[in-house]
Amino acid sequence: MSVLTVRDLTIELGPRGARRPVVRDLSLDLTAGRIQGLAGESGSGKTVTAMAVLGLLPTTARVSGSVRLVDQELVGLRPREMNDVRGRRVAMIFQDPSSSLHPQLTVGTQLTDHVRHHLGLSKAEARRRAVEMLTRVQVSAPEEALGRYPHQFSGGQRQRVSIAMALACEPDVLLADEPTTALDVTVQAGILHLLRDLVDERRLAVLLVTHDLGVMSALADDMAVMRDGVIVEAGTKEQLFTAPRHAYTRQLLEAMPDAQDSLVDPPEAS
Ligand SMILES: Nc1ncnc2c1ncn2[C@@H]1O[C@H](COP(=O)(O)OP(=O)(O)OP(=O)(O)O)[C@@H](O)[C@H]1O
Repeated sequence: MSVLTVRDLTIELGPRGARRPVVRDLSLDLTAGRIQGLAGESGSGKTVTAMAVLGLLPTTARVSGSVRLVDQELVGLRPREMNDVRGRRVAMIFQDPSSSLHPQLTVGTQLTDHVRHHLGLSKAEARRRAVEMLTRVQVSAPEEALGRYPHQFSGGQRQRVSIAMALACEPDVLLADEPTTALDVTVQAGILHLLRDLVDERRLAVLLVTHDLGVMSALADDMAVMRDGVIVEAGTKEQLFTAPRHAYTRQLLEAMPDAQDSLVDPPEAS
């Protein structure tokens, strides 16, 4: 069953009077326990699509079409209502974990504030939940990690913290925008394995935005290819990798470096 249903999403951006469409008539279904990849070259509209789902586009953006989270329409929600959805029912991890972590607050403060705000937990319950999440994402010494600041973690460990933060309120949907692009290859492999395990265990419906077909091959179940704001081809990952129908998909696959095969290597806690 589709958890997040996107239909005919069109997004226009730019200053008033000079807006231009950057995403056109996009339709997607995110299903529990499955990872929907969104591939395409830089500027094709992948990030803007994810931002529209989260209601994080600039106020000048014009959005039409429908983004339905189970029974709730997200397009047109008031900022306050969208705040309730974001972080609780729909969470996001970014290429740079610093985007979702405050540099001047300890990880413990951020995690406990987050779950207290969305779930109304007591201080002690929130702390327990924070330790449980850090343990689950394999952050070393989770109790001590609570007292540390984001910059005191390695890149891989920091991404694990931001995954803990994203999943702490048990969202239905996870949007992952280039979640491993900033990390070196061995660290990437560990994060990709962790994400796969979490998706299976929590039945998350995931949108994975990446230009990296090595990451796509390692993680996605389904795949859509975007070009100039339009999905040109969609299907299962196997269909697109083994029998691409569109010339642009073939072109992307031909440009894929073999070195990325190493991403399917066994994980390392990083
Ligand atoms: N705030 C904005 N105002 C105007 N145009 C924007 C804005 N943000 C993005 N765009 C434009 O929207 C288009 C799609 O950008 P988007 O960031 O979604 O691409 P992408 O496929 O995610 O690329 P990348 O992999 O480089 O992030 C681009 O042409 C970009 O210049």
